[in-house]
Amino acid sequence: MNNDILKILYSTEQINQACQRLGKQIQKVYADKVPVVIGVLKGATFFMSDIVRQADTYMEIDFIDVSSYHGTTQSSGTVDLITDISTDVSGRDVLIVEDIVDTGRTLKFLMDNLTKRGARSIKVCTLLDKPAGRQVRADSDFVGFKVPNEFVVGYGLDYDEKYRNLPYIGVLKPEIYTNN
Ligand SMILES: O=P(O)(O)OC[C@H]1O[C@H](OP(=O)(O)OP(=O)(O)O)[C@H](O)[C@@H]1O
Ligand code: HPA
Ligand SMILES: [Mg+2]
Repeated sequence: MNNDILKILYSTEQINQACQRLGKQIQKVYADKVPVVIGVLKGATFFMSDIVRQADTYMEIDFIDVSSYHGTTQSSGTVDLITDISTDVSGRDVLIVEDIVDTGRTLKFLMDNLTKRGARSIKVCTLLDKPAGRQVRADSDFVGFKVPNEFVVGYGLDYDEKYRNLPYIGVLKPEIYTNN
């Protein structure tokens, strides 16, 4: 699997440092609240579990599974809700935890969906922000890294469901896409 990687963009150590920094920011912002922290499956799995443990503050956690890439490097343009949260977010402070904001469609879908359900406030924490990919407006409150306009994998992020278990974030060799 490691042989498929062209270059590493963010090492395990850089990711750990970003998680510490973001966790402390979240701790400060939510010091006097009990937010519902929602991890977006599957990509944000590892990031979610790492940052919540860096924030020494009360919170509830939940997960939502949405999907739009379906094994490719291009957004299908439609966000499918696969599995919903079980928490009632009406009147609650919500923090969405994403691995990446690219076209912005997934985040817009989630913001609209949670707003309709009556969340009191919604903030967004994303490990990666890819501004050059943006198709719809979608802003984040906490950002780990701004990434270049490349398709990235690892630390939760997949290509065709693989590479999520890489401990770093990198770019695949072009032949991996073209051979598939
Ligand atoms: O800003 P966007 O262009 O919408 O892209 C960002 C979303 O796309 C990916 O999810 P994907 O649909 O691949 O599901 P996954 O997390 O299960 O891989 C990624 O994990 C984000 O949730
Ligand atoms: O660059 C990316 N990598 C993996 N999944 C993604 N989903 C949106 N953008 C990306
Ligand atoms: Mg994906």
